[in-house]
Amino acid sequence: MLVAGIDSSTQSTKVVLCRAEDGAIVDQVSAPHPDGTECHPRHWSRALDRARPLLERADAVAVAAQQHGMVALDEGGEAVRPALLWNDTRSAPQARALVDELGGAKTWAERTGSVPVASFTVTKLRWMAEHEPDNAARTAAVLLPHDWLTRRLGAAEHVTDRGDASGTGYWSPAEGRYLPEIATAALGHEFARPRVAAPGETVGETAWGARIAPGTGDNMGAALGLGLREGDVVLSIGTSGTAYAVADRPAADPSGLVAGFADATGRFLPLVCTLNAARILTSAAAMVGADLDELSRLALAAEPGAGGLTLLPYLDGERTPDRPDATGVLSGLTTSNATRENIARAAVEALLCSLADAVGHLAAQGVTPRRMLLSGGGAGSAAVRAVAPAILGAPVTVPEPAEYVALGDARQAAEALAGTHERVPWPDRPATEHEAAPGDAAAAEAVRARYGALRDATATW
Ligand SMILES: Nc1ncnc2c1ncn2[C@@H]1O[C@H](COP(=O)(O)OP(=O)(O)O)[C@@H](O)[C@H]1O
Ligand SMILES: O=C(CO)[C@@H](O)[C@H](O)COP(=O)(O)O
Repeated sequence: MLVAGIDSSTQSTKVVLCRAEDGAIVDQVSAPHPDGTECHPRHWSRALDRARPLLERADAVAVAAQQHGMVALDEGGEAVRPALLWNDTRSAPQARALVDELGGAKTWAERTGSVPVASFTVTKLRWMAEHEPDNAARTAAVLLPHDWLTRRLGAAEHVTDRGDASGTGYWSPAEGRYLPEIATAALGHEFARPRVAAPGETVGETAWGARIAPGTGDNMGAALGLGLREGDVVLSIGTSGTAYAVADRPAADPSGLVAGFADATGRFLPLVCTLNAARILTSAAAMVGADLDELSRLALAAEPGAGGLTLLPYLDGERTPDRPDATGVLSGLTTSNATRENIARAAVEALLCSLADAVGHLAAQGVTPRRMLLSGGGAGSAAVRAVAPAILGAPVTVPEPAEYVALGDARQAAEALAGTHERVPWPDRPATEHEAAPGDAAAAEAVRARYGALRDATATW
């Protein structure tokens, strides 16, 4: 029997086909999405259609997708506008207003698990109500990207799961239910929300007769694919940078730095998310006229500390810390350190310092890593893998390159096929261990100190 997992992420759709009994990968395909922070859902459907020949070989399927995207539908089920994505910061003023309206950050954290910033669906609804009242008035239902694709595959109704629902800003992870008064207040009128399926449910059947599992948000999918255990903290370097762990209890961080998401299994997934991660490297590569492999080689040719260069990598605004209007800052530039090697090194160090901050925010909420796992496209960078242990101050485990979000959903599909919500016993994938070279710790401490000083000095910019 074969199962397929789909990852409809920010930049592309990736599909893996696996053996149901052990998760061995049989085939995989991918198709790109258009660039930008809004996207008509038809582009995700088209990317998925390109994987149809592979999908039709599967006996069960499940979709994971980028979290939070607002897919607003009219009475006929058509999108009223392109989906506003998690990395679109236009609703930052609405986020602040909503936080005040509901009684402040602590109340939001207690009720929804998170303090909403512009990424959260609820803030996008309010933005649409204020700026596009006609679209808001026509909105009869609101889905997330994975819900839209699950329905397109053949789900019997609009359905989501607790992991993705927890990123809307109108679902309570602690109580496991929608908060309709928050949803309605954001949009200005009542609208339909997808049913939250239970882990292990079958939610429909595809046109070729495959079972459809509930799917989830992409980070929750990766948690399944990586087979996270107690004490594991994942650092994912995709379009977003994320740091997360599975937990038995819901988080409620009033500082808003940690989002208190649910996972796809009935547990919880405290998570820190940045807006800037893999694209720090692509932007630096463009700056120095290199491809990503050359950028990595240049970064490793430079000394730790990049000759005194520090990059604050908030290139597209930032979510953690909440600085939606921020831009990047390159500091410490002199005639002697302005080399391609140092710029490449500063970019790698900046990405890792931002993730080190994320690990610190998790630790402040009681999530102490016993093991750190590096995943996502950016983990493909040799420089990132080599520099990470020193900047993060601990050894780093890098699972073999694979599409872990899609694998997690393939695993969900295998569970639907087996008719269970227990984890199917797929073996762990091989991983490599990376440690800091002797003597790198002091240099890394200086890098983190310079980064922290620049981050704090620019807090009011
Ligand atoms: N070898 C590499 N070095 C650095 N970055 C890489 C490498 N391979 C892929 N990437 C980057 O990873 C990103 C895609 O990762 P992915 O986790 O699929 O992102 P997303 O889930 O946001 O679509 C792209 O920005 C790509 O440039
Ligand atoms: O907003 C979040 C998490 O809260 C992001 O992690 C999105 O889920 C997008 O993920 P990638 O496409 O970067 O993997």
